Amino acid sequence: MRYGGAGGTLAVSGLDMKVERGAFAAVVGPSGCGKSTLMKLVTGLHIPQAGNVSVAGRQVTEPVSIVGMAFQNPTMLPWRTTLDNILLPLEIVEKHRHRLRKHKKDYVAKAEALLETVGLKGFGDKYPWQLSGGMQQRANLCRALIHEPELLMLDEPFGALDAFTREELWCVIRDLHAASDVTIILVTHDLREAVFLADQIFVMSARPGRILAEHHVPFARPRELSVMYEPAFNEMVQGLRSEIAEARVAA
Ligand SMILES: Nc1ncnc2c1ncn2[C@@H]1O[C@H](COP(=O)(O)OP(=O)(O)OP(=O)(O)O)[C@@H](O)[C@H]1O
Repeated sequence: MRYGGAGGTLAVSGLDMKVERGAFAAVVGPSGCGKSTLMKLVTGLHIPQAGNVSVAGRQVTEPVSIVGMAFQNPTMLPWRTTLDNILLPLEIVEKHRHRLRKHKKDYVAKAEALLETVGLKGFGDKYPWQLSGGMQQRANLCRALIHEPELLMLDEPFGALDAFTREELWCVIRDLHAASDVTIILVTHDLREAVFLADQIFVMSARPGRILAEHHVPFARPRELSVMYEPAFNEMVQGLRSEIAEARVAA
């Protein structure tokens, strides 16, 4: 995938990876290695000049509607309540728009149930600016999940939060994944986050990004935050850190 025409920036090249249905994958790598580009390729926001992207067995040729996305910046619309922000994807995606009109009550109930799952019960009628950063990010997750996506793409979703809130949200994501068969791909700079949450971790090279290594995370589920104090957890984090440091030097 190259930005800006033939002489432009080659962002990723030879980026081969496969994530099984229902798995939780994390992608880590040096800054600027093409992690966000990878997210955009998987969701069909960009189409690569060479190579193939398949989601649920179908080649991606346009934005994929069975995907939910959450980015670092929640970008909620300030003039809409939290609940109406969560319902927004249903208004935008053609196939949901009709259903939303017909079954509005059911979708509102679903949004409220999601709010409860992420610890925001009763906050649906608040405006985003009345919520803390962590609460907005929780609501952002609800918005990514409202259309029951088969694939959830998370791009640094907890990067802007304090350490305690981040850990709380890790547990929310862990439980959401455990309670459904959604496939999750998480792009993150936080190696502890990757090891705590994922089943498989892909390490990317510096730009142009490709996959340098794939690791299986051996810790049994359900994982508690205390797993982060186990020596094997820290060894894995250290190992990833070294791989990324080497990838940066090689650049
Ligand atoms: N729209 C664009 N036009 C031109 N170059 C771009 C564009 N988007 C990204 N790039 C370049 O492609 C490369 C990969 O960018 P990308 O945002 O995918 O990396 P990243 O790994 O997500 O970065 P970071 O770790 O800093 O978040 C970077 O060198 C970036 O400058």
